Amino acid sequence: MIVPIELAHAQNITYDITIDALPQLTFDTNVVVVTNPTVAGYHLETLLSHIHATKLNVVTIPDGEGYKTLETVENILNECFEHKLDRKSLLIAFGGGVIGDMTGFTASIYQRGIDFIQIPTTLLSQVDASVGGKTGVNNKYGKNLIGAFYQPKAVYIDPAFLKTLPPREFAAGIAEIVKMAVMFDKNYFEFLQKSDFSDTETLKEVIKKSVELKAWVVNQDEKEAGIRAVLNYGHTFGHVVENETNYTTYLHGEAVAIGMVMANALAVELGLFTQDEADAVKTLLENASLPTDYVIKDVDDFYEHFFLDKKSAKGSIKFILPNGMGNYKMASDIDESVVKKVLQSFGEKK
Ligand SMILES: NC(=O)c1ccc[n+]([C@@H]2O[C@H](COP(=O)([O-])OP(=O)(O)OC[C@H]3O[C@@H](n4cnc5c(N)ncnc54)[C@H](O)[C@@H]3O)[C@@H](O)[C@H]2O)c1
Ligand SMILES: O=C(O)C(=O)C[C@@H](O)[C@H](O)[C@H](O)COP(=O)(O)O
Ligand SMILES: [Zn+2]
Repeated sequence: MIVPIELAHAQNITYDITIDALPQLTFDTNVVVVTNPTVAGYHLETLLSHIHATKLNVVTIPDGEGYKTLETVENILNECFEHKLDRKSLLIAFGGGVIGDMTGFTASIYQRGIDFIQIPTTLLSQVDASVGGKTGVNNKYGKNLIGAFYQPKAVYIDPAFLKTLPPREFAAGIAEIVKMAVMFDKNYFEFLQKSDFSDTETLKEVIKKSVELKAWVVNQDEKEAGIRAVLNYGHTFGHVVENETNYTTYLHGEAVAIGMVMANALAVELGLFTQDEADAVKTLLENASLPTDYVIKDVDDFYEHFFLDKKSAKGSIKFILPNGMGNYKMASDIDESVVKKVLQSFGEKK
């Protein structure tokens, strides 16, 4: 199955997203595969048996969100020079979202830009990170604060890679799936409530639906001038949770799950979401073994962090909130006292 993505409002970019068994891929150029030891250990042999290239090299970088840094990107760039890549060469991101974001960013700056393709191996990267061209790294100020919009030439999603994924990582992917349902599609949310994700056909259907929703959004707004910001539901709060805990306590998807619960509490406070709807989202997340609790130690500090969010502009924070199940509202005018009251409800209980 191929989901074509046409970024008509961008630079007339079109690429195919294939959701199927990985095909044989032939490249009339030099190729570097970027991966990490975990993914390589399970799947590199399979990948390499599917690729024919003029020259094929593998660059392995350390595993983990903590390595999603400019330093690692520089190491990948150095390897590209060592392997004498030129402007016609190709990078292949083979791994989860961390590998995809860094490989895409490296491709965007190597000799001012070379091609790359995404072969995502986590649920989260198959349903979200591999599509849409957000690339980049974290720094001490926050998540993904350095990067570029840079589209891959193709995305190959093979659900078979997920067989070796640890359950906690699988659950993290479900958080981004729930995100899309709550924002855009009530029926999809109800479908997810009834779904058994361990069923192969259900999983394929969920991957397809999520990718279609993401492509539909990115098609309209590649560079997040409008609707694309809705994909950030749960992230305004979640990124602060990730940053406060040094990217070591929570996986990205877990922090997004916590962030959605916080955003929902704000939406309930503003009368946009009923308590029942907020409870239904929380139950779905908890049934998927995702965390939904977090103790905010310093509400003022947590709030200050919002100003580093890329959606904040001219001193105002943009919150992405549910507005009834399957609908969203972007709000830049929420009173500080209202937000802090909600944050306080996640504060340490006296
Ligand atoms: N660009 C985007 O649009 C976008 C969207 C969502 C998330 N992200 C980013 O993606 C990152 C999170 O991605 P992630 O959840 O894939 O995390 P990840 O890339 O850290 O991968 C999770 C873990 O699973 C391992 N792994 C990967 N594939 C495996 C497999 N098939 N079998 C066994 N283990 C495997 C990895 O080595 C890693 O330890 C975050 O940095 C987040 O900011 C980007
Ligand atoms: O593709 C998007 O747009 C998203 O927001 C997808 C998110 O799941 C992803 O985590 C993204 O990296 C967050 O965007 P950011 O701009 O806040 O870094
Ligand atoms: Zn995300």
